[in-house]
Amino acid sequence: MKLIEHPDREALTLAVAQDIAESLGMALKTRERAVLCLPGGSTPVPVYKALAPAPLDWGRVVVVPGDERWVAPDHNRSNARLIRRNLIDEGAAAELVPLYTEGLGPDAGAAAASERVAPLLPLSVLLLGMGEDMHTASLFPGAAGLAAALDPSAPPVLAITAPAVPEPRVTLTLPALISATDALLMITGPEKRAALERAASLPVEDAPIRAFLKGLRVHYAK
Ligand SMILES: O=C1O[C@H](COP(=O)(O)O)[C@@H](O)[C@H](O)[C@H]1O
Repeated sequence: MKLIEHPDREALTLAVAQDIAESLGMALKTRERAVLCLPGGSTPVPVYKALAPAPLDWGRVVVVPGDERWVAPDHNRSNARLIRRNLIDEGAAAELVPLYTEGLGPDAGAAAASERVAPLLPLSVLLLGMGEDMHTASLFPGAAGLAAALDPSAPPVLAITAPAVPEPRVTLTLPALISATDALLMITGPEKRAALERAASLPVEDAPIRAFLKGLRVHYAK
């Protein structure tokens, strides 16, 4: 893992947007379409707005959320909605492949999402977020379904139920996420930085971010 510390959150935002744009540009040189996997949550929102005007052939980019809360696409906790509003509606004319399917529950919905995500693999560029509990995507420590999602033979998407989160989730699984040609993590605040340092010495079941540390570029600002 390579930690890149930025002087403030504005510098972090610009650096992460530039890093993703460069990585996508490289991917578009060798693939007909590049697949960009993005987190939800609050941390990446300014990055999506900064990335939207990047001069990329967005029509050849497919965006997929790394995880989803099992809520309707217009719900304010929907990760797809967050990505659509802050990246695609801001000018990045990429195709968004959602993980949520109307009318299905999380288990059947994860199976349906797996069929949509499988043809997109390997991912070209993966941006990860992380919680202070060391979860990434919706790979939460202590979650029902975590062992299955960490299994190397897992399907691309599985349902997961974590204690202390308000709704069921679906998540890209470890094999789908680590298929990425290029991966970066963005974190803010000393609590997340300390959690990331702790993760390196914990079992992956207690600190799922640990599964991604090898070769990861970590962008950080206080
Ligand atoms: O619940 C989630 O949390 C993580 C971290 O979110 P943040 O608000 O602390 O930035 C996020 O990466 C994940 O996609 C999201 O569903």
